[in-house]
Amino acid sequence: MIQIENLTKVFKSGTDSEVTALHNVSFTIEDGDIFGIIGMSGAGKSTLLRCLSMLERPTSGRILQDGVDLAALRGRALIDAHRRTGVVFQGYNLLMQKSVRQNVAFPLRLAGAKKADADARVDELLELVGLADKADAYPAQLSGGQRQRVAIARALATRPEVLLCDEPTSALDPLTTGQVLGLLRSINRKLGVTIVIITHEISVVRSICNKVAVIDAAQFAEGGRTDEIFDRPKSSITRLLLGTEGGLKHA
Ligand SMILES: Nc1ncnc2c1ncn2[C@@H]1O[C@H](COP(=O)(O)OP(=O)(O)OP(=O)(O)O)[C@@H](O)[C@H]1O
Repeated sequence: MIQIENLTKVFKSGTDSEVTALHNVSFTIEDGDIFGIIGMSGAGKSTLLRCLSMLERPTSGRILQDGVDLAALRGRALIDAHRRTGVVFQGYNLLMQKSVRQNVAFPLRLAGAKKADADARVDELLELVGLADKADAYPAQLSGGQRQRVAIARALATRPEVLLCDEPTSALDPLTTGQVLGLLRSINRKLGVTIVIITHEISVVRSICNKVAVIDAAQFAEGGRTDEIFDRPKSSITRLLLGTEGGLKHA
């Protein structure tokens, strides 16, 4: 379980200018959820994901993973926490000079895995994401959807309990989007991995997220079960986002 408690993140740029990217945000992600975090551009979604992945430190407030405050971790405990949380970045962040196999093996080699063990794990992961035949290809030779699958395989390499995905389908066509979302759903079901998806697309949340948190201008607007929130939206921002469904994606 991940408890986000009064999370605030302020970025200081220069001496007297600051941006509050998140203000007093609180909600809980349960084990096994496919949890959507939705909001307009600039709402603070990526900042939230960066705090969840320990790439940013909260200015105040806490993120508790199974009761442990992530900001308080040091040394071995911090490394373990990173291992337990996989991240799929927007734009995939693949190493372009390395093959698919080397990309997926990268976190395993960093963790000190032996080559034979890493190879076996990579084979298993490429099988899982349907890219067994692309092990020796380079990212430039792959489609967007295939690159996204490599990024997902790499994020799963260390057997994380939580997979954080930043806009996993925003660069993909509708058919490929459906395939990537299907893969995420099967990872959640087969491996029991909790999945957190950052998106600005209502259709993504509707199609796979059982729960949702709506973020508006750095604040938590509303959250809960996706069907309930979308059937009876309380906040004007949720109504606005629902109004964009199916039409304005490329506007
Ligand atoms: N490193 C930073 N330094 C200063 N300001 C930042 C930094 N990162 C984010 N911000 C600001 O914080 C606010 C929230 O940004 P964030 O990227 O979290 O939004 P977002 O909801 O993910 O937007 P998008 O959907 O466009 O990616 C914005 O005003 C942004 O300019």
